[in-house]
Amino acid sequence: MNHNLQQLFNIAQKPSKMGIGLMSGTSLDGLDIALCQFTGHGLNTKFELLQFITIPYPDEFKQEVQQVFAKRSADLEKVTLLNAYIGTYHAELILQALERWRIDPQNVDFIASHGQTIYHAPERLHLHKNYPNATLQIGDGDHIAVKTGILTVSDFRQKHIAAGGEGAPLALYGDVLLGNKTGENRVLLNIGGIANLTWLPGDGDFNRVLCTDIGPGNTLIDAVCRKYFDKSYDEDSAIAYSGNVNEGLLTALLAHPFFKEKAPKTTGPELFNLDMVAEAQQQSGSGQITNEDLVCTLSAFTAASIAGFIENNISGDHIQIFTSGGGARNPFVIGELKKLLPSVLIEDSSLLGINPDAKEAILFALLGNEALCGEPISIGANPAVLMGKFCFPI
Ligand SMILES: Nc1ncnc2c1ncn2[C@@H]1O[C@H](COP(=O)(O)OP(=O)(O)OP(=O)(O)O)[C@@H](O)[C@H]1O
Ligand SMILES: CC(=O)N[C@H]1[C@@H]2OC[C@@H](O2)[C@@H](O)[C@@H]1O[C@H](C)C(=O)O
Repeated sequence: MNHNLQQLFNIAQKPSKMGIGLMSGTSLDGLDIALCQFTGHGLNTKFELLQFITIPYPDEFKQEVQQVFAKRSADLEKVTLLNAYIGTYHAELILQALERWRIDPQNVDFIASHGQTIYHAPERLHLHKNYPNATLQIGDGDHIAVKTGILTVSDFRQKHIAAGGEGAPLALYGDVLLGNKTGENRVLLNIGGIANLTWLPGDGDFNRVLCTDIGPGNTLIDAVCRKYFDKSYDEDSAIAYSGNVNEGLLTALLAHPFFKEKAPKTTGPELFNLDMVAEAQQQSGSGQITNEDLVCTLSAFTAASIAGFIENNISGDHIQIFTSGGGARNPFVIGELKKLLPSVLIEDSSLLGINPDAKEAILFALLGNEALCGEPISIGANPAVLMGKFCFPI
């Protein structure tokens, strides 16, 4: 038998596996690396987060990726080079993390790599007749496998699209496996560059589970901070607290047609970007507001769009929201959310035993474990598929 297939067979049969999950999200802040131990699969999955680190990206790297990220036109040579470069770079960061944790790479059974999304184009966005939903993540998995010597599962989103989905949010699968509890009405809310949530009704009926993107998380706040404040984000909401909400602009932003589209739906900075903000400023005659008021209004926008979605789509007694992602550490956004949803308990996901910063990297580790030894899980009308492509070190 091909040596690689034998190795795959052996790893898939191990009762307990050590796997690394990687997430490099739309905020482009750094690489999240989660080292996890798994036993079982599907609804019987048991996992332990052994180690977690976010390795920040240097500014030069961010600038390189920004040249192609979420852009309708980009230099194809740059995309090609970045695909190989990011794979190798992520491998280097993994090896650094393992050295720091004193873990021999030979003891790691698999890496599950999300890659870097550079363009997300569901049909609702691209509007090209005869073209399907599409998404592109780069940072090639073979480069990771060869450089680390570890079996790598990569490119998870394509199978989801091939089976009828939009390629996101894949959080659905992890949230159902790790966050579902009969008797509790739970919302798992991730506020990254884009905000998404999974609604897990306490009656345990998987047909009612809903997982969808909601709209912007931090992406617009970050973009304004980069443009006007030479900062990559609004740390502890210092800028938002120094400004005021412009109600006219807020209303114009919330009137965007994306919010009226039926969930589940996905989006990205391809739609929610500074052009969209400029259009809303023009419509509302708020083009002259201060940059502080702009950050404050965009922060209120994130909170209001999340609260609006929850009010219109989720009902039940004693709903609890468990937050994760960098936006869970934005006090202005969380404060507004609490004001807008006074009857809902809002805590972060550590209350469920899930490190809020590590949640998405854990998700990919979990999807890697499923790719190795799981079975497709049927959750309502969502694609019931095992995702990811296997990349071998030799
Ligand atoms: N202390 C803080 N105060 C305010 N905002 C914060 C703080 N810490 C992190 N953030 C925000 O969180 C962002 C990073 O979030 P995260 O890493 O969850 O995004 P991501 O995974 O790249 O996005 P996505 O989930 O959409 O792919 C930062 O860019 C910043 O906007
Ligand atoms: C195409 C893409 O990379 N989408 C990301 C992004 O970041 C948040 C939101 O938009 C979500 O849909 C998704 O990531 C998470 C991990 C997901 O698939 O659940």
